[in-house]
Amino acid sequence: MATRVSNSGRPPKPKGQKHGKQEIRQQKRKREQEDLQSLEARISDLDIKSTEIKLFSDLPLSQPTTSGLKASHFTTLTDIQAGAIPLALKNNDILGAAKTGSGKTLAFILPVLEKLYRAQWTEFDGLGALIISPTRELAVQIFEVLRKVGRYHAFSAGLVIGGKSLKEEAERLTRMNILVCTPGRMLQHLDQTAGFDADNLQILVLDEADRIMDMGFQRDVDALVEHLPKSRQTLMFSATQSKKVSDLARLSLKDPEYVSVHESAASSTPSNLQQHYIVTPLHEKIDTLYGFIKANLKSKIVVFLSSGKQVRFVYESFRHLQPGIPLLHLHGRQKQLARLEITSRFTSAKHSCLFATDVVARGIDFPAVDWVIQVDCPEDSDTYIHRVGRTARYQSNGRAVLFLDPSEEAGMLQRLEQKKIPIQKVNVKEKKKKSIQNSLQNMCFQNPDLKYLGQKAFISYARAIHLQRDKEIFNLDKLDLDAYAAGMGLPGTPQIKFQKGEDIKRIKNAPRANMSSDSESDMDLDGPKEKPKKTKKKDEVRTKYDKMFERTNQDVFSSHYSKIVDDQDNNDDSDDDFLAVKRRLNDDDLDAESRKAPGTAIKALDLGGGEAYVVDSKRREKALKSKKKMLKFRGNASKLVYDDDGNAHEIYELQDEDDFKQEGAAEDLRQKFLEGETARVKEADVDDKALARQKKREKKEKRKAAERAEFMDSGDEAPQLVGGGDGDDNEDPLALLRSLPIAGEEGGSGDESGDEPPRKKAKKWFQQDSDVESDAGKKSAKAKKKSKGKGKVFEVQEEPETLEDLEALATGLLDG
Ligand SMILES: Nc1ncnc2c1ncn2[C@@H]1O[C@H](COP(=O)(O)OP(=O)(O)OP(=O)(O)O)[C@@H](O)[C@H]1O
Repeated sequence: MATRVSNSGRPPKPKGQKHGKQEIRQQKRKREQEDLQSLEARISDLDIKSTEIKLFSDLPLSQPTTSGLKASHFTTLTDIQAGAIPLALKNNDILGAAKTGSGKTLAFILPVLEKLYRAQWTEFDGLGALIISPTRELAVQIFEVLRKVGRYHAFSAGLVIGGKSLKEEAERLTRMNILVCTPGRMLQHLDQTAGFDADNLQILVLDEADRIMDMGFQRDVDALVEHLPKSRQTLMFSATQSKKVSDLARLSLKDPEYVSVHESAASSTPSNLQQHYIVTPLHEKIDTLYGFIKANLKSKIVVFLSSGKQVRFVYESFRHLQPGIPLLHLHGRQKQLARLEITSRFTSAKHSCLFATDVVARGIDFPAVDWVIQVDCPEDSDTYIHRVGRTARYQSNGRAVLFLDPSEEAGMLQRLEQKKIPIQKVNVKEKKKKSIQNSLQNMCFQNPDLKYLGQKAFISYARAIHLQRDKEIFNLDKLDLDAYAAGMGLPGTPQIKFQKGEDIKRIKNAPRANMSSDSESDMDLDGPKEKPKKTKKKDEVRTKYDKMFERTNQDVFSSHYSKIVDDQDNNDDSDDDFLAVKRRLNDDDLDAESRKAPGTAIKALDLGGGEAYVVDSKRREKALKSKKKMLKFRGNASKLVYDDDGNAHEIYELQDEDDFKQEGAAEDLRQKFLEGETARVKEADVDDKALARQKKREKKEKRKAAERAEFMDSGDEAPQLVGGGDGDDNEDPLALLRSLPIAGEEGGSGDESGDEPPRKKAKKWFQQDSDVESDAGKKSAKAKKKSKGKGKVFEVQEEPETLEDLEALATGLLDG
């Protein structure tokens, strides 16, 4: 029998084989239909009140989800998962509230996967699920859990958090079934991206719902919901959730089920969390923090401060002091990739100290954090709960310390008591107290950029306190700001100007999002925001110091100086800033000021070389700034000659040859000149020697004084300054900065390098009141130390390293 050969050269497939494949496909589809029907039947039979549901295997879940859970080593349900998942599988809207670290993420990810699976969602159906998070970091984290647990599903999933051009993101969006996003960026796409809509959306999730629904995001959420179909399922989760009717109406939740697993519990914080507070005056806070870090070098610590500027100042100054633990810092103003990089570095670090704003207060799941330190008091008890929730997650132990100024103690304790938060007072051991004020002062003196950063940090702190609503806790008048500025190493207290009247009322009543210190929103920074226009003041006079600092602008921190000056200038124009540094005019400023004719717009323009030209019109000012036109003002060129001492002389100063000959024979004149000079040198030599002796004496005295001071200050760690550092006038003030690694980079000051020399065991840094009374405390301290570190959660999954890795995974994300 002859075999038919096709054009491709391959023998044609026998008819029976073709039919066989079709049959297999049909059988597979039939099996899937049967599986689906049995899944639906199991869901409708599911008793949501059953207390028997303890394991994921007790739930009616699809095969791909069950395999994903198994591969991620999840077997037992947490309370919130047991409460919320059955209800969500039955298509209910949910309002879920559970303590930090209790597993809320899985409680909404499983319903999302199951919803789309049961709807047999394909790539052609478009966007089926939208998960909204208030921060980028949290969105990335949710995305990773989705990637892990959903690995055997065939959905596509994407991350929409900005950081890429809208166009680039838009190209991929239309192919996604599940999106994890921040509200601002998502809204931008829904408004602007052609061909992308959410008309088919099946399920909407809001993680950290209370924060998303907070004033700052209300408008974005309202607008976002406008784009979504009404017939959808909605799940809202948070650690501290209110049941605000307005929020529910806004999201059109239909008879939502409230699932709260800590209402009946004794406290709203995890029971495996030990909570302490220390009363430390504002000006000693930095010292106390430094002492704490030095005593806990083998720990993983998150330190919360009130603003990005505070974070930067403490991070930069501690980095110079090299405490001996890798330091990291995170705040909302950093570039997105840097933020993600730092988050992942801290996640994988064994011992590290992360200085952060509230950008990481919510939801972020850093594994095995030993300590959460709140150096600046949180704005309310909810923020306190979220911050301490970065430790003691799931079943691991953790400890938290809150620093309180004496003026904040009573008010804050009352707020914590209302939330049944068990917190115990501890005192710093006298022996362990350290002052780094001298070192900070020294650093600020050596390094003006650090000083300006400190001044900005000081202002942002004062501003944050002033804007706090809870006046029973926060009262600027009760804080010793002069001492605080000195404690930060600043040469004086930056002057703060208060605006009075209507403006202050308006700012006080401003929503919380606008209130965040330094108008630095730590949350979603992607939304379309108008940049404040920088208006150059008409009659601005630039001093030589201004110019000097502009020149140093290439350096990392010099911009802070310009910002201080800018802020001050903007302050005059804008109603928004009601606190500002009033920079005192120095002599040069006054000099320049005095050139201004009173009551006119005339100003002095310094064009270098010490010459000042009066500017009385714009045209003249422009002409003066043009080099070419300046030649007109400079007159004709003249020739200069230089003598042996390097002094310049006009050419006509040189003597005529005939005049010279009249003075006598050249040889006689030379001899006379030599004798005169020899006598002068001898005289000068005696003076020089005396001067050299005096200098030597002075140097010796200076050195001795420094040694004495060091001896007196032996408890303090001297700053390790580059390039000598004994105040040499010729020293480059920026040398210190230039020699250091750029923020967040490896190496250098021992920050990020993992290889630390072995150290002695850190001694307990604080004492509880009971410790003072008996020695038994010492033993209990040892026991506590032993228990620390048990039951930590370690990630075993290989993590994608960059955003690109994540994006690459995103397109075919959930393919099996
Ligand atoms: N069923 C489970 N079994 C084991 N570990 C779990 C389970 N569910 C969650 N976890 C782990 O618990 C940790 C905390 O989970 P998750 O981040 O979801 O908490 P959360 O309630 O969202 O916290 P927060 O309120 O701070 O956002 C994670 O490391 C997660 O992997």
